[in-house]
Amino acid sequence: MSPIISASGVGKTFRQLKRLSGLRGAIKSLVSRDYLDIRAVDGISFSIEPGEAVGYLGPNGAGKSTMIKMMTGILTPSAGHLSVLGRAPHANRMANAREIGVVFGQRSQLWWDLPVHDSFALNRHIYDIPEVRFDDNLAFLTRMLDMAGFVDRPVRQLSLGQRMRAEIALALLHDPKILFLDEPTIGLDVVAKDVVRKFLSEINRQRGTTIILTTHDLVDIEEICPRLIMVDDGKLLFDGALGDLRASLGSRRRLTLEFATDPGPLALTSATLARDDGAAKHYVLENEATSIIDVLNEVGRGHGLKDVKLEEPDIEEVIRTFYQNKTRLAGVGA
Ligand SMILES: Nc1ncnc2c1ncn2[C@@H]1O[C@H](COP(=O)(O)OP(=O)(O)OP(=O)(O)O)[C@@H](O)[C@H]1O
Repeated sequence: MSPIISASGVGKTFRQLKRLSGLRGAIKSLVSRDYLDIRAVDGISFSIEPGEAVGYLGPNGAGKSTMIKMMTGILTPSAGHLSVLGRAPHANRMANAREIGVVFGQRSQLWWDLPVHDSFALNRHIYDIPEVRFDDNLAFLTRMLDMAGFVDRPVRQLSLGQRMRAEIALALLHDPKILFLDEPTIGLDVVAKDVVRKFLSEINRQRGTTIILTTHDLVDIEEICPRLIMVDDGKLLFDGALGDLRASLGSRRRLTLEFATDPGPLALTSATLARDDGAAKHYVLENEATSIIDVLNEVGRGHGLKDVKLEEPDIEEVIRTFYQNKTRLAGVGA
């Protein structure tokens, strides 16, 4: 199968006029213009297969939105080669738009003063969606996103959670092959986030829609995207599964052993004691290869072991460690 998106050495540099301060500076700027080059995206390469769900993650200003804007054809790359559904998106904006859906968490694509349904009907004409397909899709999306109670209400009266559900429905009415979402869960409460995440997973699984999603919320990645692309300063830092990221950092699983009564100090070679609460002892498994059987063999019988709890590090901890390691390495190299 050929990739649905491929990026090879893609870059985007924004050129900004340097403004000098004061009257002298203003006069100087009139005669000589100094520019500042901002490399928002810097030599990014990846390839995405049809049906994948990929999380695009990075700190503020890392270049996530710029990359999404290039893939949707809004911005033209300044370097490299970018192909979406077999074409250069910026040079084929109309053809590209027919086959992709876009949701920007911070910018509405619905008509503010009109009932939600009118925006849907308008998209039917813009995308020339056959009536039967439109009706089927609308019924499916209304049911899946629980929109029946608000499709007749003006957008300005909706809660953020309702509006986001309508935005996602709007982007999917024409059956796009790829759905791009830029921070789709920003500002939503826990319940609304859950609805959006479950729906996106479902649409990816059921309809095979390829999903590319930028987010600051790591739970979005955990629940929707088996694959993770991490960027910083416009550069690609990691591309792979969350599990591989965990493994590459050393998973540092946490193990709690609960005893009937405090067995006293219990140092082990297979695990590092992190906290001793008497009858409950908390260890860290530094080594990926250590199995819980190794630890239990070392503890042995006779201590009255009651319960064992093993926890994987959560995604926030994994990503934090990743960026901390990167900062440390950058510090060493400086
Ligand atoms: N139109 C523009 N003109 C000049 N600089 C820009 C423009 N758009 C983005 N930038 C700069 O490019 C860099 C990357 O911005 P981008 O919005 O892609 O980052 P981001 O990862 O989406 O950040 P955030 O998480 O804060 O939304 C930033 O330094 C930003 O200031």
